[in-house]
Amino acid sequence: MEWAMSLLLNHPEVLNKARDEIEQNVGCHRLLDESDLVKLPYLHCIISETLRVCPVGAFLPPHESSEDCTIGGYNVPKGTMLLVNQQALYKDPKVWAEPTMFKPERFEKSTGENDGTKWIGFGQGRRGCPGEVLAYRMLGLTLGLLIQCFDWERVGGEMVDMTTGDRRLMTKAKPLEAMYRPRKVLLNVFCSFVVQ
Ligand code: HEM
Repeated sequence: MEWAMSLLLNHPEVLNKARDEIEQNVGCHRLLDESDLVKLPYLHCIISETLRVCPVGAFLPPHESSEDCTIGGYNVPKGTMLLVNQQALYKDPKVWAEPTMFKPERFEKSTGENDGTKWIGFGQGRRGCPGEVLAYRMLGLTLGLLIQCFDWERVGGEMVDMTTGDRRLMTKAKPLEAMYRPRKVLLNVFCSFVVQ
């Protein structure tokens, strides 16, 4: 969440696009809920792109080969510990165009560059993350509500510092500080409670 919020503060054009999507599909007279998330594909793209630019860990958890195999031309004997460096994959310009840029559009289904093989934020296959759907829901709901209900501003107008603190867990070196001003939708929702 902290990385997503930081990236959005540094890219107001992405934040505005996400807000437009919410306003068109949810409006400003009620709060968005879980059932709205299917109508918010751009918000979904923002989460994927955040996990590409700032993955929760540089490496996926280790796996062990259950039989002799060949990977990328290397012979891998049974019982070898295998580590996937997802961060290296996401920073490779041969794999992603302009890899350091934050561009959620990469994940758009029709035009995006993600072909389903080069983004592994939740792992893949039988040992892939079983919490993926829940994670997208919780992040989508929380981020979506913050976008819908508040105007966001950087403190002092300076760019948010994106330096990584702990390089294994990919925490932020400097915790995020930002300003959030309630939007009209919150007033509309509170008024509807009073009227009821
Ligand atoms: C943004 C949130 C999350 C991310 C980025 C994430 C990422 C991952 C990754 C990369 C793996 C390893 C996959 C592999 O070894 O190939 C994993 C495994 C796992 N995750 Fe998540 N995860 C997230 C949220 C969750 C949630 C919400 C739950 C449960 C409610 C969960 C439960 C698990 C479990 C149980 C495994 C082990 C699966 C196995 O070894 O078979 N994760 N996750």
